[in-house]
Amino acid sequence: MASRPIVVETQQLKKTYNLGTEKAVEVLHGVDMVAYAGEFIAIIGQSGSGKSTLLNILGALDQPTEGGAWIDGTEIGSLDSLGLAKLRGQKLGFVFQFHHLLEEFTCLENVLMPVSIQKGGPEPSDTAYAKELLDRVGLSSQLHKRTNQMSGGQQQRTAIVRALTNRPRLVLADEPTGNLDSRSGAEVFALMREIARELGVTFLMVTHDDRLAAAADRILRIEDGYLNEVYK
Ligand SMILES: Nc1ncnc2c1ncn2[C@@H]1O[C@H](COP(=O)(O)OP(=O)(O)OP(=O)(O)O)[C@@H](O)[C@H]1O
Repeated sequence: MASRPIVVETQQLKKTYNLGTEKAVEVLHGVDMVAYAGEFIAIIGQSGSGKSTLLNILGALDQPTEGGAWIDGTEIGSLDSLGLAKLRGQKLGFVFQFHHLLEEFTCLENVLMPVSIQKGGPEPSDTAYAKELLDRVGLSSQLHKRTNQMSGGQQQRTAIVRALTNRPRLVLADEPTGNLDSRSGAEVFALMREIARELGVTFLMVTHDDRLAAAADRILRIEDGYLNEVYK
């Protein structure tokens, strides 16, 4: 794995939330991690341990209080809000527990939404790539269906393709199967796992599901503000 490019790196990453004038709570005490291209990593930890806090920083949605975080060589702390938005648009994809698809748009339109917003409209190559990915996840017959007419698993597969259409280096997935029954959840997970490998995209997936975590390449557990590798 060490010969593959590094996509995510953090060094002594700390995050403190200020709760008023005197109270401050340090949630991340000094997280050191590295993730390589194409790795599928599960992040586990108890509720309130800081999983979303870490994902928000790596997703360029929040800044660390101390320490550094690099995405594909770019240090998040060095970017202003425009730079953060650019990083999100060019290098990152997001999948959430709830798909957040727009019901009045079709599957294909939803998938093209992020690149459309970024570029003021999709280019033919974006549409072609989106169709290729939708075919890959078994949705080629659903392109023109409105997303409220799709099953939960189909909606989440649409959301996964939406996260990949800008050809990101890193996909951050926060409980991506949490809203699905166990069969659909397992299918969606298997697809993400395969796609990570095929496209060389790194996935960081927060999950409370031990079975899914066990099927990842690596498991990292946040405990007491630190991130530790769990050896399987
Ligand atoms: N914006 C904020 N302001 C103040 N405290 C916050 C903020 N966001 C999170 N926290 C606190 O930081 C801690 C970690 O929260 P976080 O959401 O990262 O945990 P989590 O591991 O993702 O939890 P869960 O599994 O329940 O989603 C919690 O104690 C939470 O209350």
